[in-house]
Amino acid sequence: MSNFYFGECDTVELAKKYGTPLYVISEDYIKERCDEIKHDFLLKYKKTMAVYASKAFLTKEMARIIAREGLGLDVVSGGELYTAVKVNFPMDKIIFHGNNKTEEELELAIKNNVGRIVIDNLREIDLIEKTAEKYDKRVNILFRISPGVNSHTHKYISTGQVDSKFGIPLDDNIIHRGIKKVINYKHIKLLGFHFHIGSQLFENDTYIRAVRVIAGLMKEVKDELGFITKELNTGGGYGIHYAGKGERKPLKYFTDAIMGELEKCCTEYNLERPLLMIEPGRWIIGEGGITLYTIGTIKNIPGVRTYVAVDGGMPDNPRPSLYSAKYEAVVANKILDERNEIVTIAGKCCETGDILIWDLKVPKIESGDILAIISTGAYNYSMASNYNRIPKPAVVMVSQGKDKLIVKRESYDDMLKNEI
Ligand SMILES: Cc1ncc(COP(=O)(O)O)c(C=O)c1O
Ligand SMILES: N[C@@H](CCCC[NH3+])C(=O)O
Repeated sequence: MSNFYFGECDTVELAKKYGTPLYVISEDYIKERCDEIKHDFLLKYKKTMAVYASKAFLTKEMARIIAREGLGLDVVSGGELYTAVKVNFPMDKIIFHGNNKTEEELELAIKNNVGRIVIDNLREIDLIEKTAEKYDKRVNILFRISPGVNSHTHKYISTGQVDSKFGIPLDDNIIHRGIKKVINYKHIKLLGFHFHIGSQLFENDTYIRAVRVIAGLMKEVKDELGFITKELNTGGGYGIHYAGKGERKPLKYFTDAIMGELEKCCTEYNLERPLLMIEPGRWIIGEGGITLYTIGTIKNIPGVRTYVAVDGGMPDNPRPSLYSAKYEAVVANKILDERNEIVTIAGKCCETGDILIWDLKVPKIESGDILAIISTGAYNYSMASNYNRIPKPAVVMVSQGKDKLIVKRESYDDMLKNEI
């Protein structure tokens, strides 16, 4: 009998030691991705910056790793920012996003000297100026532009199209008005533009089109307003492998194409190439995480289907029910057994749609077996809920055969702690 190893750790032993469901994250995997970013982007090209989109997976330990690796952090809420503050993350490397930042969040960002705030709509400009004046600071900002390009992904995670809640529309009147406004403000410094076209993307063509659109804007605002773009942030979105087709591509497949197009456009339009920023999330962490479950009830409906229920489900991984996301899994304690049965992995929620995997090939399965779902590093822990009052699982970090608990399992009392 052989078990499934992850981060050189026996996952069946991890399940015994920490209980299930359990998120397991490989520190070595995260470091490999960060090394690739350093080698193929930051060191390869001058005037570049890379930040990790912390919405994919954020804990204090994750923020410490990203800081040690020298990357910046994209935060999108007061809570993500607060996590970074608590571990003394270098504030100049923080990019603060959000399509509806509250005054309280902006105040937290400005007081803590975040490196850049990405303005999603013109309403934020006055709020930032007012708060920055109060604290006597000058705040660097970028305008998030929705470049009007459609990406090939699920419609819920596509963001660059015209009809989107994110970003300032590509409309001369609105953008010019915004630039003229900030140019006269004492406490704001506009550095350039940002776009993010969507998530789980496998082709670089949409990035290339978006770069060309924004380069056109850079030329226009230089010619008409004298505004020189110093920075361009092209967002994240690089896809990873879950199940079936769709392999994670090397970073340079995206970044070489983005840089190539940017340099080409800058030469064509006689512009100095701005600093180029990227902000991947899923690509850094997604394949670096798995979730371990214990198999409980097995319900066979003869001639129809076999439902195999695990001790978690949509509260720890909402992606299958939200986006019809597909996952691969293995029975961790039977990794070498032949897979000649087909079952459906169900969660334990009171919800028909709580299915984690339809039609998974497995070996002969029994209650008590350990199931490992693969590629759950991104948007699982960070999107987890307490639906049905199910406590959130613990998170364990593994590296070279060693494991350490980085988030304790929630208790029932933890869920009640704010209740009167
Ligand atoms: C502004 C912004 N940057 C970066 C990301 C990271 O996306 P991903 O995890 O797909 O790389 C997102 C999420 O889609 C985003 O909204
Ligand atoms: N939460 C999404 C990605 C959204 C990215 C943030 N704009 C997912 O699980 O795929």
